Amino acid sequence: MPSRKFAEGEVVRGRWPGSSLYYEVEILSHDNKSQVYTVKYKDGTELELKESDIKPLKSFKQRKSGSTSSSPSRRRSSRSRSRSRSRSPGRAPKGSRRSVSASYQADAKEKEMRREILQVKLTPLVLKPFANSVSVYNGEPEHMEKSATPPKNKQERVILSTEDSYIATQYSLRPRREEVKTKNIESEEQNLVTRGPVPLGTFQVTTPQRRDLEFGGVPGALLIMLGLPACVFLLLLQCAQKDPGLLQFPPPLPALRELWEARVCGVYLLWFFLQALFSLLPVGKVVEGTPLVDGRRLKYRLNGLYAFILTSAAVGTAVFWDIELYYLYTHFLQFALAAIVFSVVLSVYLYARSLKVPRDELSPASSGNAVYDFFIGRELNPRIGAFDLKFFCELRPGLIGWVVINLVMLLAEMKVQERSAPSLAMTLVNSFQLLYVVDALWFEEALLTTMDIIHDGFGFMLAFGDLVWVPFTYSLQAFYLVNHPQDLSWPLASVIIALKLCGYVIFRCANSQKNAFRKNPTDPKLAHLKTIPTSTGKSLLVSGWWGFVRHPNYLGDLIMALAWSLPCGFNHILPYFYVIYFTALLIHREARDEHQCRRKYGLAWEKYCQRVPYRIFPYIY
Ligand SMILES: NC(=O)C1=CN([C@@H]2O[C@H](COP(=O)(O)OP(=O)(O)OC[C@H]3O[C@@H](n4cnc5c(N)ncnc54)[C@H](OP(=O)(O)O)[C@@H]3O)[C@@H](O)[C@H]2O)C=CC1
Ligand SMILES: CC(C)CCC[C@@H](C)[C@H]1CC=C2C3=C(CC[C@@]21C)[C@@]1(C)CC[C@H](O)C(C)(C)[C@@H]1CC3
Repeated sequence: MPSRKFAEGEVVRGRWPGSSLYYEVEILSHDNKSQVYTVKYKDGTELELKESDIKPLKSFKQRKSGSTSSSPSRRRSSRSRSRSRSRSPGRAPKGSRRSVSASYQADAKEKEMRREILQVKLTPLVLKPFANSVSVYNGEPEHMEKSATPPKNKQERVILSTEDSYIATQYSLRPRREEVKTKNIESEEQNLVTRGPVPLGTFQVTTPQRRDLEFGGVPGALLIMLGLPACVFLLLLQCAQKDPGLLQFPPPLPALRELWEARVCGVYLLWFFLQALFSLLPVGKVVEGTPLVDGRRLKYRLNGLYAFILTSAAVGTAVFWDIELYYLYTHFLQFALAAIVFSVVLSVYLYARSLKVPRDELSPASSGNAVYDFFIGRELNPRIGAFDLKFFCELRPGLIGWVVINLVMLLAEMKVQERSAPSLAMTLVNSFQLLYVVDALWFEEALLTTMDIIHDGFGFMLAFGDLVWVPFTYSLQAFYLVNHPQDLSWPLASVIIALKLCGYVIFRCANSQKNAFRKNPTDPKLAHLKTIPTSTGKSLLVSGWWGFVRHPNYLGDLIMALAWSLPCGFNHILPYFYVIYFTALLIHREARDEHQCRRKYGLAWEKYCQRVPYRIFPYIY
């Protein structure tokens, strides 16, 4: 077993990536396999360093000045406060006498140090307009609140103008990844990626694999994985009951041989691969995702709306040719089982292939624990050639499948209740959810900046969520209405429509405002908005929708969720399952995002939280 030099909790000095500067750090953990230490700088920045980049405290002479920098970020902010006072460790104490050659050497050394400081200082700039996936230092913001203006502050711009051509290609701070595997990267499918600045330095910085696990850690992940399929069956069985009250026991689950039907599996596979085929069609624009930690940007083809139109044409043709879509309703449980099995098989495949990918390509959410990683996903962007599995699954088979299921429920309602037209309640549920899905496909590009794409890997959570949870539980209201007719009056329907529109306006405006701001912070249309600068170069909106609550888009989404349930009346709680689950999901998601933003933006985030104290519900939460 390889020996380790430093113990957990030990305070040592760690080299700052790309420089020869050492800062006081605490050893958090050591990974035997990769032989790297996870260390924490005094400002909270966590990095992984090789043993050769760590020195015991005693190997450094203690300076008398007391100006020990705790981390480059600290030093950076202190430098911006008092630029005349160098805090570089190599600087001779004030007033010390120097010989000419000593002075020359000291000057040369200082120059070198200053160059390194600039490199470190400028590092975040290399990735900054889109540093979503990069955990840059989280120190104090260097400038004051202002209206939306370009992200670079003056100081940074001045330095860039003199040194940019040199510095911008010298280092990119890659605090979450292993050694740059330049060769690996170059041999990868060149046509699928574009490169950001390619780092020349080969310093070893790795992504700390998470120790503070989300979702209740390993036991939580296990419980969710076992509980979710059971929950889906429970909901569907209950919903099919005449009286789906909470106090009613659901009917027993049919025997496995009744649930497992080869024909259903065939239809499911056909559906999945048809959607995959649609997504590969060379139509729709190709855009770049946010930069990965090595500066590369993956390319994505946006043709979700085309896929939706083609699917609608296929479903229309099926209806025209009297193909029994009702089969989906009568075999709903069987389809759910087929989707569950498929998502499990997919998760196993995803986990197995992730064992072969370089560490560079693992998700920042992965932990090194097999069970947890199977759940959260180990690989960040699993691809087969140009086909991005996560991006595809997130929007296509499940989301479009949800609309098809809703339509089938509408047809089933007419058949079961012998109606010549669908009920008002069913029409509302179908239209509301159709609008939601079309919106998601219309703004497909926005998916590229979500936590699912940037942070979470592709594992059981998203495979199951996308392929089972979304189509089979989000369609619960329509499923419920098939056997539980509601007489919805027009005045009540109007109130519900108004509520839906209100939620949609909040959801869409908030998302569009943030997306437009992230795309172009100098957009004149956003010039009236107030922002807080952050030390990553990105700013945070503090007025407009994002000054109202910290997650206005979640608020809009929840209002819409309520509007989807109300047409089902108040007899049972089951149609409200989505609102209840979704509230819990978004509260948890908000906490996860908050955690990530606090790490990313540090004090600037604190300031934002002070300015905008409510998270989702104004004056409540
Ligand atoms: N129907 C469903 O089942 C689900 C729907 N959703 C919906 O998906 C959409 C996307 O949600 P989600 O991915 O969670 O995240 P958000 O779209 O809310 O994005 C959060 C990110 O926005 C940036 N940000 C936060 N505050 C500000 C600010 N004040 N100014 C500028 N940027 C800010 C930060 O990233 P950075 O600074 O790095 O840009 C933060 O990480 C939402 O509308 C949500 O309702 C989500 C989950 C499930
Ligand atoms: C139950 C599990 C533990 C959690 C599963 C969560 C998933 C169902 C959701 C995670 C994020 C999602 C998003 C959408 C659907 C639900 C999942 C997959 C989304 C595609 C819905 C449409 C929106 O407009 C969106 C912004 C594109 C959504 C992105 C996130």
